[in-house]
Amino acid sequence: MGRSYHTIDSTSPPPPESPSVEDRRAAIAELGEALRTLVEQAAASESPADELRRAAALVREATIPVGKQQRTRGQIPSADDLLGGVRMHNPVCGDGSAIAPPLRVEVVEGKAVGTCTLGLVYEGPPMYAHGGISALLLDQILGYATSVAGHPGMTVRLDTQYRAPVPLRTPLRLAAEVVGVDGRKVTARATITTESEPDAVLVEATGLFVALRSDQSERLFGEALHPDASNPAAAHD
Ligand SMILES: CCCCCCCCCCCCCC(=O)SCCNC(=O)CCNC(=O)[C@H](O)C(C)(C)COP(=O)(O)OP(=O)(O)OC[C@H]1O[C@@H](n2cnc3c(N)ncnc32)[C@H](O)[C@@H]1OP(=O)(O)O
Repeated sequence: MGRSYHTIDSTSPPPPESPSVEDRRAAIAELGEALRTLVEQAAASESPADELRRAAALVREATIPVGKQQRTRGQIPSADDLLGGVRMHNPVCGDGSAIAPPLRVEVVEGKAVGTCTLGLVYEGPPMYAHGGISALLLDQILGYATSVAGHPGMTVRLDTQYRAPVPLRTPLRLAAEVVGVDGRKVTARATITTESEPDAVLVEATGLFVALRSDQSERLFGEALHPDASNPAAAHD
């Protein structure tokens, strides 16, 4: 299997990892691929009820080995590398995510450029993507563009214009770039088109991102960033 983890810049090779981390990532990606096939085929399934019940029993059985060791909300996945940009379960790009298309992102001349194909599982209006899914993809690629421009932050505002419906099972292209920096506030713009008609914008968005002050970062993420610190909340899911 090729390496296609969610990296900050797919043109630069990721740092070497221990064989066990690499093996777990490969296994997580394999499970993610199987789950994505399952949810897409379930969304498209016209199988009779007895077949669907048989599938439900098999899925319940499959949950047992996956559930044996679970992390809590305050624990970063052991297979992730936050600084290296590896987020195996990111719901947009993560190879391990059942709900990620997944979106593949690379940096081209300072712009974040993403590609994906949305299956029937993302259907809103018949044959087209749910509007919230378009916003999800746009938020991710906007965040990516701000990060690669050296201004990572959190989304505080996302303005989305839906110009035409986004077709399912059709290769899509997303592009995003930073258009303004004002202290801790960063503005970026992004579009979704089909790959075959890159000039016909289907959805566009402007995102406002705010770089966190250290106290904000500590308040929001301290529990996950300092796992050894004494913090009773860390025991909670
Ligand atoms: C390293 C590897 C990376 C790999 C790639 C990663 C890609 C990842 C991509 C992931 C992508 C997914 C990304 C996600 O999903 S991020 C998840 C979704 N976003 C959130 O959950 C954020 C929720 N918001 C907050 O927690 C607070 O607002 C924060 C803490 C961010 C700021 O705190 P606070 O709100 O108290 O603000 P401030 O006092 O610091 O002030 C800051 C400035 O900002 C201005 N302001 C604030 N809000 C707004 C607003 N709505 N419209 C206009 N302006 C606004 C404000 O007036 C001030 O301006 P000024 O008075 O200074 O002029």
